[in-house]
Amino acid sequence: MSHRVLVEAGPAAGVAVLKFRNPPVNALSLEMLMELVISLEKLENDKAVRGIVITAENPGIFLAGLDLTEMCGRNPAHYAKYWEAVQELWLRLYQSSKVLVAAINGACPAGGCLASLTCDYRVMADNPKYTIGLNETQLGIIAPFWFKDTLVNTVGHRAAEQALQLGTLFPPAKALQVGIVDQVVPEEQLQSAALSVMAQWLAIPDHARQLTKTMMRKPTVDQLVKQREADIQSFVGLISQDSIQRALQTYLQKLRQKKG
Ligand SMILES: CCC/C=C/C(=O)SCCNC(=O)CCNC(=O)[C@H](O)C(C)(C)COP(=O)([O-])OP(=O)([O-])OC[C@H]1O[C@@H](n2cnc3c(N)ncnc32)[C@H](O)[C@@H]1OP(=O)([O-])[O-]
Repeated sequence: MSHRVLVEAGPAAGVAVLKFRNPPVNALSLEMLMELVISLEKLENDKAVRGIVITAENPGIFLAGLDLTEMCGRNPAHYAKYWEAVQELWLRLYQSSKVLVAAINGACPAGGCLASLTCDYRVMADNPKYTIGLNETQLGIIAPFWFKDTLVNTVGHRAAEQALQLGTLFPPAKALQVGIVDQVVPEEQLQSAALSVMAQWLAIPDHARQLTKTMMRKPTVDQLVKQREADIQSFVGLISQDSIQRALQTYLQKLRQKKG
């Protein structure tokens, strides 16, 4: 039974809606990652489902990214297990045979942005409080190569390089201009816009669309598949460094103080 992920039948035939619900901020904890992988596996095996709209149950925060508490003050074995789960989620999402449409109804930093970038199409609510981007450098950490590749595949090399170096979090209009999202709509129209895009994508025969998706994405997927273990070791090495631990602690502290 999944607590952190809600899967509902969509209003249209063949469409499921997957909702994040991991309060307070929908951070990708290890449990959340595992529940997401299980939910996605079930959906992948369900022949009646052709498309999945991905969104947050409560507007405000789509996904706060990776759970910083999983990457702070733990041991290398924990970091390795956690990173393997992050890889697994990306592999499931990026290789999904279903049409994935992200309905971005809140903040979408780092790992949240990555999850949305695996979708075939992104619609974002036009709310200036919501931002999206791979902001890792702002935390003093580095987006791994497959995060980078996913962004490059979406916005091109130049825009990706600039966004990654600066760790930019784009508000909706800017995100649209850069191409990190495909459409920005008034907040109250987000779900209907996502469903309308889904209908367009589902008008294409599945087999032709799926083979095309695989053709476009396989080289990127293969890069990680052939070096998963090395990528885990590289993450564990990076995250275990004292300077990185200090940077993450300071960032978490800032988030906590902001509240008071
Ligand atoms: C190589 C590695 C690659 C890394 C990739 C990543 O994804 S790195 C991740 C990059 N992610 C980011 O940079 C996003 C960082 N987060 C934010 O910018 C904001 O929290 C927000 C805009 C998501 C929500 O704003 P808001 O004003 O609605 O909420 P609030 O700010 O008041 O937070 C409420 C509580 O949640 C806590 N908490 C928050 N995020 C995380 C987290 N990721 N994890 C754990 N905990 C988190 C926060 O500390 C606070 O805890 P407290 O005090 O109750 O014990």
